[in-house]
Amino acid sequence: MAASAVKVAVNNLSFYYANSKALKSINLSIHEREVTAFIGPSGCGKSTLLRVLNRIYEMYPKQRAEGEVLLDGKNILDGAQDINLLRARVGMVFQKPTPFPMTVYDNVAFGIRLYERLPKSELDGRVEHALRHAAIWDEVKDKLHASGLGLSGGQQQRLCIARTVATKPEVILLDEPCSALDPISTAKIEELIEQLKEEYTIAIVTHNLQQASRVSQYTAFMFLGELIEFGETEKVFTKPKQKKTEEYITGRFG
Ligand SMILES: Nc1ncnc2c1ncn2[C@@H]1O[C@H](COP(=O)(O)OP(=O)(O)OP(=O)(O)O)[C@@H](O)[C@H]1O
Repeated sequence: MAASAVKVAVNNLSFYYANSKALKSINLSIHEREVTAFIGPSGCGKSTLLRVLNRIYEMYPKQRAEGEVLLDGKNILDGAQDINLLRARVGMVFQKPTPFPMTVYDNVAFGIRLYERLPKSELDGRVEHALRHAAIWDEVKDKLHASGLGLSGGQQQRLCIARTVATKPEVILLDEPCSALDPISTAKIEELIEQLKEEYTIAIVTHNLQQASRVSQYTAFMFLGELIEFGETEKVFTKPKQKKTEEYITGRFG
């Protein structure tokens, strides 16, 4: 596999919840327009790592990161980083679908309106484009002005993905996006991830090892706050270098 450019470089990253160290000197690269999966047993730090990549942890007290996270070569942990700009460049979709209590249309338009002032016709076009991108347009085109909360769980999650892509991010963080979904909705999201990777750099946390092997090109295996193994997904799953990785992917613990 020809290696693509590095979009995000994580260097010596440690993370603390008050005095408790949840990430221990992590080093890895997230490649541009590829999918990187984060796997490992519960509590190993997968979500924590993802939450550093758009500094969402800063919304909570007593949480802090040390080290470097370079986005296109610039350290986003630097105090000079504009947080709104960072969150526009690095979008996030959470485990439970979180549509806003507003119409389908406004859910998608909301983010766009925060960053840009567009005439109505252009905004309509952007909303449609985002919904098409999230593979949900056909299901909602006749109910754009109904509440987003009236959609099924799988539709709500794709609406959240539409909301994220609407602001044209460069990186999309997906934190267990399918864990609340049935197998059909899960398959749709996996197909969608495959399409989104043509344009975006994607990092996904998943408990589902088959999902990681299906959707990702790179896999990071974490254990107790450490990165145990990182590499091309095919290699990590078929010829892991570390014994711990092998034990985990063969289901011996976790
Ligand atoms: N808000 C918090 N305050 C204190 N400790 C936390 C907090 N959130 C997570 N932790 C701790 O940090 C460590 C890493 O948690 P994290 O949620 O990143 O793991 P995870 O691998 O994503 O787990 P899961 O797969 O269960 O979601 C765990 O020991 C957890 O208890």
